[in-house]
Order: sequence, then structure tokens, then C-alpha cells
Amino acid sequence: MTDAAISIAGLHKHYGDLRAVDGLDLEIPRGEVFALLGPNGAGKSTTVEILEGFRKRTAGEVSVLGIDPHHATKEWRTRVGVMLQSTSARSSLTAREALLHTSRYYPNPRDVDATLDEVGLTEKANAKPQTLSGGQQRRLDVALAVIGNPDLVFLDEPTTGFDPEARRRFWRLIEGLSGDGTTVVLTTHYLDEADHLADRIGIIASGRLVALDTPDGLRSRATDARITWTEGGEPRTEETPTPAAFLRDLLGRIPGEVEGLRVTHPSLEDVYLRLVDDVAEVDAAAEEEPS
Ligand SMILES: Nc1ncnc2c1ncn2[C@@H]1O[C@H](COP(=O)(O)OP(=O)(O)OP(=O)(O)O)[C@@H](O)[C@H]1O
Repeated sequence: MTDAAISIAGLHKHYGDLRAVDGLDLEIPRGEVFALLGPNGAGKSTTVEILEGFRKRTAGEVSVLGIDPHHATKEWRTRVGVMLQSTSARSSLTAREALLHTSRYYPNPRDVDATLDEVGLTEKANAKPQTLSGGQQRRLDVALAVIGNPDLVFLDEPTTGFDPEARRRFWRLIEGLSGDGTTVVLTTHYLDEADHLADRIGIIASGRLVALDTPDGLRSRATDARITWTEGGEPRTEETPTPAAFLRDLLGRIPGEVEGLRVTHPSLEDVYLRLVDDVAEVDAAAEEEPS
């Protein structure tokens, strides 16, 4: 018996010649908030949909809450929350009715009004989804994903189109779920979101996992600091692993104040972009090689 909420071994998903998922191995322990990052077309949604039991895999072993999602049972479905893209938009029910209706499928649902409040839709409780803005519809989709009080919830790009206040509200919701021991798997293009929420981040590129670490662990991969300043009217930049030594030198060389002097450390976004660029370069080189 493993304590993993999700185990993936040698997962492949091919569409003809395209390897959308190309040999993925990953374990996500119960209770973890896991963020899957990667550029457009990297294979995130495909992976998530396989884990949700909505897409067939080409090869590999997958276990989600102890079950192969391809053979999902009704009982398993009640334990797994899934955020479907804008399902709510097609519903003829009001936001509150949609949540109430969905909650009846679950043995131990969350409170409907509290959930509406948590996603910031109390004032729109009696609105039909078609009259909600894009961001509000998405908030309703998030509410629908968590209303069943799942052990594990999948959220595919949940905060796209959210205003800053809605994102912060969403972050609090995820923190609450995490505090209750819910496993959360989310895909996102927002590095700050992954940084804030995730216990671990997986970066996927060209269907392969290219990094798996805590946000701090990923950040610490970049050792160089960046020093920028203006000298002789020209902007200057230096990247160095020994910024103090460089600064001593610089200050010794330039008398008085150094114009525009800044020392910055690489952000999570810098590390992410470097990793993804490296993969793109390797892929491009492989394509140029004669087969
Ligand atoms: N049904 C399909 N038939 C053929 N190719 C597909 C199909 N679904 C996805 N793909 C391809 O598989 C690759 C991975 O797509 P996927 O949607 O998993 O990427 P993603 O990482 O979620 O991207 P995004 O960030 O844009 O949502 C892409 O090249 C995509 O074009």
C-alpha cells in the first residue's frame, strides 16, 4: 500500500507521430499541493485528463487514489474533483442551483453558500451562468470541482481570466483545502501562483518532466546574481555567482554614487524559462539531425 495519491510510471500518450506525453514518471503524495507547469502544448492537460480518467493512454501505469482511472468506479468519482472547462456556462440552472444539484451526487458535500462565498459569487448566486463574466464562470467551475469535498482535486488552469482579488480568494480556498488534507493538482501558467501554493512544482516540456522540486529548490538552481548599473551614460549588466566581489571591484573603480545600481536574484520565472529554453534547444537540434 503506497501513500501516494497519484503514481505514474512510464506514461505515454501519442497522437499519431506526436508524443504528447513521452515517458512520464511521477509520484504525488496524499495531501500535497502539486503544480504542473509547462509551455503551451507541453502535455499538461493530456496528463491531467488521463489522471481524471477522461483520456486513454498509449502506454504506462497510472494509479489515482489506488485505482486505475481508466477503470474508474462511481465511488472513486465521488472522491475526485475535476474542474471541467466552462461546463457551467451551458447549464440552465443558476449558480446556486448548479452547486446544489451537483452536491447531491456526493456523500459528504461542502456547504453550497459557504462555497459560493469562498469563490466570491454570493452576489451572483441567483444568476444564470450565461449572464456571468468569463472569470465568474470559471469561479463557478472551481466551486463545482470542490463542492463534493473531494480527497483529490484536479484544476486545469483554474485562474485564467481571474482578477487579482479573485486569484487571492482562490489561493485562500486552496490553502483551506490543503489544510484539510485534500490533495490538489493544478496546472497553471502563473509562476507566482505555483510559488505561492505548491509544495512541489513539476515542469513538463515536450511531454517530459524536466524538473521536479519545491519552489525554493527550483529557485536555488540559479546561482548567478544580476547586477545592473549605468556607466558613462550606458546601461551595464553583469551576471555573476560572486556579486559581493564584483561590487567591491565596481565601487573601487567608480568614485561616488553608482547610477542605477541594482542587484537582483533570478526569479522562479527566470529558472523556468531557462529550463524550458534548454529543452526547446535540444528538441530543435534533434530535429535537425538526419535520421
Ligand atoms: N485530441 C488530440 N489530437 C491530436 N493532438 C492532440 C490532441 N489533444 C492534444 N493534442 C496535442 O498534444 C500536445 C499536448 O497538448 P496539451 O493540451 O496536453 O498541452 P498543454 O500542456 O495542456 O498546453 P496548454 O498550456 O496550451 O493548455 C499538443 O501538441 C496538442 O496539439
